[in-house]
Amino acid sequence: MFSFKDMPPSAASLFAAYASFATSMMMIRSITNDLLPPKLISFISSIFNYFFTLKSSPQTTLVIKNKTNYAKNQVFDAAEIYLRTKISPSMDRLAASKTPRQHRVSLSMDKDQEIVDQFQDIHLKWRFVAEKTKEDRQHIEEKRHYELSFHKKFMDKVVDFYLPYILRRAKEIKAMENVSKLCSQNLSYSDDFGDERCRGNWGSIGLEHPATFDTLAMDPDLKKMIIDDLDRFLKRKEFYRKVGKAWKRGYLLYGPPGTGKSSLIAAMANYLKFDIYDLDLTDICSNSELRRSLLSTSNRSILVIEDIDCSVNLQNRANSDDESENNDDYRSKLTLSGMLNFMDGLWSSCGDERIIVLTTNHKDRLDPALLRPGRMDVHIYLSYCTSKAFEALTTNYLGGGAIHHPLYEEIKALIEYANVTPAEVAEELMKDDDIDIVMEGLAKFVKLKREEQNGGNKAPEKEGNEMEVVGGRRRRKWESTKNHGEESNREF
Ligand SMILES: Nc1ncnc2c1ncn2[C@@H]1O[C@H](COP(=O)(O)OP(=O)(O)OP(=O)(O)O)[C@@H](O)[C@H]1O
Ligand SMILES: [Mg+2]
Repeated sequence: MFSFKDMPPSAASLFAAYASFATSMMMIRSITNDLLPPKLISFISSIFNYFFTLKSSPQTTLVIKNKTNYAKNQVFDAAEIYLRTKISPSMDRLAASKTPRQHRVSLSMDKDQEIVDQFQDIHLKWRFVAEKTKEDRQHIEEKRHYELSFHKKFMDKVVDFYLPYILRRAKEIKAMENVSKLCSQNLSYSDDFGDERCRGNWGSIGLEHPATFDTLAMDPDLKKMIIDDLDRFLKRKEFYRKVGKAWKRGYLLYGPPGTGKSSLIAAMANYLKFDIYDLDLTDICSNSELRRSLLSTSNRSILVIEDIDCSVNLQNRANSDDESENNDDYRSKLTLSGMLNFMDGLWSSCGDERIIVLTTNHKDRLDPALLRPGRMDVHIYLSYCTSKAFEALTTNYLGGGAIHHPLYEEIKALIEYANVTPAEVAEELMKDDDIDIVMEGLAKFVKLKREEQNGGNKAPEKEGNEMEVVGGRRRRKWESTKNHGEESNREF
C-alpha cells in the first residue's frame, strides 16, 4: 500500500501542498461558482498551476523521433550526424562499428547515453533512447529517439536557433565527409549499422563507385554541359520557390548497354555528394508501397530507376481500366499514372534538391507521359565509343603516353566506324600490362567488330553523345560527332 511515509520528505510536502491546493480550489469553486465568472476562476487556477509546475521542474524535454508518420525526421538525422562530433572519451559507453567498406571505425552514442552541449547561454542534454521492436537473422528493427532537455525558458531559442543550427551543421559535416550512400530496399538495415542516413525500408552501404566526371569517357563539351546543368540546379533554390515549382530535376539516360549510364549516375552522386536511392520497381507491388518508399528517402538525393522499360509492366490508367477490373484492384497495383502523379505531386514537394534519374536501353519504348518536360527535364544519349571517348579512356587506363603509340591514331579513326561500347574498350585496355599487346588487341577487336557490323564495306550510321534540355521557354539541343567529328550547338 502506498503511504506518505514511503515518500522522501521534500516530495511528500510538495504532494501535500498540491493536494491541499486542489482541495481548496474545489471548495472555492463550489462556493464562488455563482459569484465569480468561470473564466476568472480558470485564469486564477491556471496561474497557480503554472507556478506550481515551474517550481517542481524547470526543465523541459523535446522528444525527437527517427520518423514522423511516413517521412524521415530531418531533425533526428541531423542530430545523429552532429552528435558524433560531440563524442568525448569521458563517456561511459559508445557504439563502435565498421563495415567492410568503411575506412575507419565510426563511433556513435549508445543506448541510454547522454551528451551535454552548450549553445550560447543554454545548457542542453541529449539522451539516445532505442527500443528493439523486432529481431531476426536479417533484420533488426528499433524504435529510436533522442530526448533533448533544457530549461523551459529557452524553448523558443532552442526551436528557432539551436535546432536550425544543428540542421545546418549536419549538412556541412555531410558535405565534408565526402561520402555518398547507396540506399536500396534489398539491403537490410544491418548492412551498415554505423551509418543510418538511409532508413525507412531502405538499407544503406557507402557508395564506393569510383566513377567521377574525370574518369567518365564522353565528349568533353557534353560533360561540361551536364556539370553546368547540375550546378545551375543547385543554385536555383530561390528561383524554384519563386516560380512555384518543386526543387527537383529529372534526367533520362538512354543508350546501348555498356555505354556508361550507371557510371554517369555514380559520377553525378560523387560530384554532388548526394546519396543514391536505387529503386527496383520489381520489388514494389502497389502505388501505396511506392509512396511509402519514396517518402522515406532524404533530401539531397538521387532517385534512380534503372531499365525503366523492362523492370515492371507499368500500365497507364486508361489501359488498365478494363471492365473486369474493379477499383480496389487498381489501387492495389503499381501503375504508371500512380507513379507519375506521385513524383509530380506529393513526394517531390515534400523534399528539396531531388534528382530523379531513369535509365533505359530503348527510349522509344517509354510512355511519352514519362518523358514530358517537368518530368524528365534533360535527355542524355550515351552513345557507342566515339574518338573523343576513346581518347579519354586510353589516357585514363594507360596514361598520357598512350597517345604516342603507333596504333593510337589508327584505332581512333577506326572507332568512329564501329559500334563498340566504352565498356568493351575498357575491357580490352585492361587485358595486359604491356601497352603493345593491349593496343594490338584493341585494334584487332575494333576491326573485327566493324567487319561483323557492315561486312567491311560501309560505315555504320553512328550517332555521338547527345543531350537535350526539354521544357522551359527555350529548348536546347546539343549534339556531337553526329557528322563524324563536327560538333553543333543548336537552339530551337
Ligand atoms: N563512358 C564511359 N566512361 C568510362 N567507363 C565506361 C563508360 N561506359 C562504360 N564504361 C565502363 O564499362 C562498365 C559498364 O558501364 P555501365 O555499367 O556504366 O554501363 P550502362 O550503360 O549502365 O550499361 P547497362 O545498360 O547494361 O546498365 C563501367 O564499369 C566502366 O568501367
Ligand atoms: Mg547500367
